[in-house]
This record gives sequence, structure tokens and C-alpha cells, in this order.
Amino acid sequence: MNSTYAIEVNGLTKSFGDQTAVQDLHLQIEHGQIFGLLGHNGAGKSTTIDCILGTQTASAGTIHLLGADPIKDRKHLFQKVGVQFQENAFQLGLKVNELCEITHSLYKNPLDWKEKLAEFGLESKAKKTITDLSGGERQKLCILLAMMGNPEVIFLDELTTGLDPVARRDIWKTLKQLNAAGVTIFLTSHFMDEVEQLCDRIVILKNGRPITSGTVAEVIEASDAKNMDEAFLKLIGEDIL
Ligand SMILES: Nc1ncnc2c1ncn2[C@@H]1O[C@H](COP(=O)(O)OP(=O)(O)OP(=O)(O)O)[C@@H](O)[C@H]1O
Repeated sequence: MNSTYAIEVNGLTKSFGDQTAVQDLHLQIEHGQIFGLLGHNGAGKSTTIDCILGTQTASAGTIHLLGADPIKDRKHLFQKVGVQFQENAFQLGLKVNELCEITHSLYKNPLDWKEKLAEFGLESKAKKTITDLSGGERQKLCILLAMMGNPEVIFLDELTTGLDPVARRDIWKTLKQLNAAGVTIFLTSHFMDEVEQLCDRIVILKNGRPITSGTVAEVIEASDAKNMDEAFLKLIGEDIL
């Protein structure tokens, strides 16, 4: 099994009973790209990520993550792939430094989390519990934890939902720095300004099916729109908005 892409998906289909969440999805994501998977609520974005990570089994299709099989090679991939913790995965009573220590201990080649905490402006929060952090601070901590193992690829699902404009820009800066250091980023987002700012390439899903792909500029041009917001609305159609 091999692939020169960071992530390669061929004909991914995932059904839950008689409902098809993702249908015949093909992705070829180069190393070092910021890739955005877009779509309305329930379009199939999280299901796609789950299948790529091997936490869900695909109904059909093949997936290569860093050239490996996400299910068979999960242990090996764990060291190379960072995943954003969902808020409900945190034990909220833990202190920031405790959570960092625990996560740090899981990896063979972890980063210096104290240095990163300072870089993220969270140094003074080390002894606070997760519940004491603001939404933006929690999201930064999520990125830090996802980066802990020095991953080659990082998955971020709806990273800036619920954040104010300043916190969102802060997160964008962090992601750009991470990407400049060579990390491939796979993200989902409902914010088209964010997509325009960050993504090298995008795919839009509608009801589980890919309806368009390309760079942001290509998608805007192909849909004869003024910006990504308008392109998204045109492509998705008003019936589901
Ligand atoms: N475990 C499951 N069992 C049954 N149906 C599921 C399951 N997980 C997802 N689905 C269904 O699959 C479809 C795609 O869901 P998914 O969570 O992938 O969408 P999404 O694009 O991530 O949505 P959102 O933007 O709201 O997070 C939805 O109709 C959802 O109800």
C-alpha cells in the first residue's frame, strides 16, 4: 500500500443503515497543503474525517493516510497524525499543565509544551482548569494538544466555531505558522472568510456528494460569484439553507 499524497481517498462511501452520509468521494491532498472540506450541516464532513482517521469503517473505497491504512496502521499513524480534541473529550476538572503532561506522555517525539504554551500566550493559564479558559484559549489549547506529537498531518473540525473575530484571527495565525513549518492541515469550516484566508484547495460536499473542488479562486470563478460566501451559497442551493 502506498501513496505519494499526504491523504488519498478513492471512492469513499459511508452509509449508516439506509442513509448514505458520504458517497463516492475522491481526495488527493498534497503534503504541506491546507485543505478545506466544506458543506452544510450534515453534509458528511465529520464522517469523512472519521473514515480517514479509521475511527469509522468505510462502506466502500480506499484510504491512504501518509501512505498507510488508517485502520491496520492506526498505532503507527497515532504518532504522526494530530487530531483536535472535541471539548467533550476533556476532563474539565484537569488543569492545563496536567492535560499537557498527560498528552505529552503519549508520544515518542513530543514538542516542548511549555515553550508552545508561552508562544500561544497561555503561559499564565498553566495552573488554571479547562473551565477557567475562554473559548479562544480553549481552542488554542486544542491546537497545542493536536500538535503535541509533532505530527505531519493535523485534522481540525470546525476549529473557530463560537469564537470572536479577534480569537479567530489569532487561530488563523497559529495555523499559518504551523503550515509554514511543513504540517499538512485538513480542516472543516462554515466560515467562508476563513476558507479564503487559509485553504490552498477545497472540496464542497452536498448531501454527502462532492459537488466541486479546486482552489478558492477556481471555485469562485467557476460559480461566477464575487467571493467564496456567494460561491458556496450558489453551489449548495437555497433549498437546504
Ligand atoms: N453514527 C451515526 N449514525 C447514524 N447516522 C450518522 C452517524 N454519524 C453521522 N450520521 C449522519 O450522517 C450525515 C453526515 O453527518 P456528519 O456529521 O458527517 O455531517 P457534517 O457535515 O460533519 O455536519 P456538521 O456541519 O453539522 O458537523 C448526517 O445526516 C448524520 O445524521
